[in-house]
Amino acid sequence: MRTPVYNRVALIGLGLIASSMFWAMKRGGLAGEVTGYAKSAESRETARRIGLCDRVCESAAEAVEGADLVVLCVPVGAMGAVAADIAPSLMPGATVTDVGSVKRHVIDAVTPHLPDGVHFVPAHPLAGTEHSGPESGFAELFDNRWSLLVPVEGSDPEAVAKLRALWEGMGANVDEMDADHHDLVLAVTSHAPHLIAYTMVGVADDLRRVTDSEVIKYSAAGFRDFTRIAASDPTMWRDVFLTNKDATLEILGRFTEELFALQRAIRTGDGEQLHDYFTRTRAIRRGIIEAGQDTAAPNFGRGGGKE
Ligand SMILES: NC(=O)C1=CN([C@@H]2O[C@H](COP(=O)(O)OP(=O)(O)OC[C@H]3O[C@@H](n4cnc5c(N)ncnc54)[C@H](O)[C@@H]3O)[C@@H](O)[C@H]2O)C=CC1
Ligand SMILES: O=C(O)C(=O)Cc1ccc(O)cc1
Repeated sequence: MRTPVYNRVALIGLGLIASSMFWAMKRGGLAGEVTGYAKSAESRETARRIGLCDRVCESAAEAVEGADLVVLCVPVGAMGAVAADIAPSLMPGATVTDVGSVKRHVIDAVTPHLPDGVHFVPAHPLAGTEHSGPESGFAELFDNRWSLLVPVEGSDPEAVAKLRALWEGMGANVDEMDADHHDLVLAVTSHAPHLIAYTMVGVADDLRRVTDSEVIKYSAAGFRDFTRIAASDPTMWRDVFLTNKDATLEILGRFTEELFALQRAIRTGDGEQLHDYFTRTRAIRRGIIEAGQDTAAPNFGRGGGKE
């Protein structure tokens, strides 16, 4: 068994990401003891039943006592309130991190609550599924996926290095990124695509009333992927859009401009424009595969849990 990276890790919010972190830390022997807390009594009960966490606590404050790493695994909109709740109980010298899908908002919401002498190193694993809750996690979720560290001004390099070691121990590749750049990149690669999937499934659902369920029954792979993504947790995604508003609106603005251009090409029968556009986008996918960066697929659709 390897030497643990942290003596005691506290997981606040026991859903997909926290449970996957727990199983990955156990697999790698990365933490001495892992405590946990979730707001809902049902989630705490489930966690105890399935052995998720060495100790499930009745309050967040109790869970973080004596922890040298505290991981905030709650929806982005709840991060500030949780930080305020745990602040008086944090151990001096502890590191607080989070796994939120948006970074600038979390930094602004959490930082004011943290006492001096506590390190804050925000993070974001680029791995997940459409499932949520304590039973949805699995140890392999982060294997060969990116986890981005987003150190804040004055982040202690030693605290950053330790968190990097934890993520690498859980199987992830680690990179560092500035918060605003992170939020723009994720708006392009994750947030806007999720909104488009939600919309497309909504449109199909409206249509279904007309076509008597044929839309779902005969849906091909592309649309099925949309339905998987659109089954993601509503609270989590509401918070993502409300807290990454500017970057998401910027990308959606560009998206609608392109969509209108393609719509016009279809209306006017401009086959050359359509062909050129699709040729350009095909080259992007081929570039990703040739660069060996197609690491997205293997974990998708894994995990059980509620949807
Ligand atoms: N689901 C995904 O694919 C990914 C999610 N994330 C981020 O990770 C975070 C957690 O997401 P999931 O694990 O998917 O969520 P989840 O819905 O599976 O779990 C969230 C947990 O937080 C608890 N919770 C909610 N509000 C709370 C509060 N105020 N205090 C204490 N517990 C509270 C819930 O009861 C639940 O146990 C989110 O910020 C999300 O943006 C990051 C990468 C991927
Ligand atoms: O399941 C999918 O398709 C995802 O895109 C998972 C995901 C969701 C949110 C994140 O912040 C990171 C990864």
